[in-house]
Amino acid sequence: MIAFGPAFLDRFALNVLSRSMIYAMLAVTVDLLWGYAGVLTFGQAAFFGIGAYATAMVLTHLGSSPELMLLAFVLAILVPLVLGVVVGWLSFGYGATPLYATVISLVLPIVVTQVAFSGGQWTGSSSGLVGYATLPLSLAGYFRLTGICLLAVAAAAWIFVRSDAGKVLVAIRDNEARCAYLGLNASRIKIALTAVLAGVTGLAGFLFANASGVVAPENTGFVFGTELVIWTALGGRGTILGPVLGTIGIDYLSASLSGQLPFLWKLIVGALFVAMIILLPNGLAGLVGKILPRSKGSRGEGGPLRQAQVMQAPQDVVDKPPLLTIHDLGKSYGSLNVLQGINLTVQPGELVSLVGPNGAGKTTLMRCLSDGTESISGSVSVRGANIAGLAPDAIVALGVGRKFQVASVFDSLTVAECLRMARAARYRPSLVHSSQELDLPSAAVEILKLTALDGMLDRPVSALSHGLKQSLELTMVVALEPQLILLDEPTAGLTKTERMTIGTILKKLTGELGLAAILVEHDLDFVREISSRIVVLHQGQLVLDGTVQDVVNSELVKAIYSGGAHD
Ligand SMILES: Nc1ncnc2c1ncn2[C@@H]1O[C@H](COP(=O)(O)OP(=O)(O)OP(=O)(O)O)[C@@H](O)[C@H]1O
Repeated sequence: MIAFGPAFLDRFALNVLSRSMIYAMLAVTVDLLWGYAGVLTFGQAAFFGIGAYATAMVLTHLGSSPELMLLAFVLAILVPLVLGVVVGWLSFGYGATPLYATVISLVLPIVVTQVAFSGGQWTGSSSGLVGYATLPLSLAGYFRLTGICLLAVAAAAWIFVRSDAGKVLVAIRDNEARCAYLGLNASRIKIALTAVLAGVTGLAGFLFANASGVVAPENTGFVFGTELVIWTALGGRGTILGPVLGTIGIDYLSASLSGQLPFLWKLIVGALFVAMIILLPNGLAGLVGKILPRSKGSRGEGGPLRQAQVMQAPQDVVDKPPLLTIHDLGKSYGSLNVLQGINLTVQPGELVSLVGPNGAGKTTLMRCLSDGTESISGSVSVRGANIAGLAPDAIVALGVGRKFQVASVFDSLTVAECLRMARAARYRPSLVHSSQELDLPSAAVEILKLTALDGMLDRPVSALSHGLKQSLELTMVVALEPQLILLDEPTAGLTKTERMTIGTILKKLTGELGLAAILVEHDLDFVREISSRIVVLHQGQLVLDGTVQDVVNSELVKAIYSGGAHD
């Protein structure tokens, strides 16, 4: 089509399709951010406009020699890319909430449009810039150039989303908290993605400024940013083909109808939008997917399971600081003191159960041990390093793995892909290749075998039972090769057999492999069976720290559990 289109398409079609293909490049970037990484953005129009204005301003005010054309090309990519870093940092940097990104992406096109309006002769104000010399190409030449660029962008995006790094985006979309507790810095990844895609958008701006010969404030605006989101949604987000089909189809249809039916076209396009949303909720790509048979191996395959490393028991314990030291820890929410004066040390090989009635502060304590940004009094040290101020991913790097109460996995991925995610912080995922092998430490492989998950590596996680999801999350935590594992009610909702399996795994990890574990658990029979030590928390205070026998025979514990012990 790109090669032979100019032979049978008229001038109108060549013109409109060249523009549509440039817009389709933008829609692909919207889709990578929204469909894959879960970041809804209206801001791509702003980066596009900046790329187009940078080109038009160089060609208008400086000239159009080959060197200046090259300068325009470089600036069209570089300026949006640098702004992308700033926007990414504001959207996803420290302390940003999920709302920040969308609000900033709404404000950005409005600000850029106002700058274009108020730029006087530099930006051409409301008339924009026109009449500058462009690349010496015919209409057919521009059609081919934009087609090749769209193909290149779509192919690069397609390779990227199938690669290991592309799966990281899906993991972030599914469960950003789990990513952090697998040692991945989701903020940094999203900032990098925003910046690179801003650069790609700037490239589209360069093409547009040359192909159209005019750049105006509407090209940077919020309305255009919204149209890109709609085209992406109608095409089918979370696919690469969808946004390309949606954008080219709808933009071309709109251009044709606006000429032939000047008063009715908007109504017709609006009705089509509604019909497609009702009839094709997965967009045009969903329709294509239904018609074409799904190719085998389109999902990541489990591949051969390999035992990459053998987890070694930590040695030379004697001269080293304890694995975990909690000193006079306190935590309050407003006037509510949830934890007070907690002192605890944990050595390698210990399986410490943390018990106490509902609301005693057990989950809060686990959070304080795994997230150094929680405001606390006192201190928490892992292997002698104070964790104050460290985000969860940095604490994972110190050797702490955390399993949540409700299984925290990635529902859009397969079992194997989830496990690869647990290795992603250790081995940088490829931007191009999709691994077919699974390198796991021997302890993780053993859990897979014990739970029969080793036979389900290609299965989508969404199809797993509750118990298997719990086991998968535990395997992911063990795959981090931690020295200390924090487990919040790992047996909640499991059958007796599943509980026994988890108990066997925990005993092996601590007793044979020398890891330490802190386990929050309500099932006291389970606790009694597997613990090397039990710690009792009551009303935010540590009231007992002893052996299983000490706790079983304690009158205080009986009183606490019968509701009789109060301050
Ligand atoms: N973000 C928060 N803001 C205010 N109060 C909170 C917050 N998180 C926990 N709390 C309070 O802190 C206390 C301890 O809660 P926490 O969840 O740590 O208890 P728990 O021992 O884990 O209970 P359970 O066994 O029911 O899970 C409760 O009174 C709870 O309401």
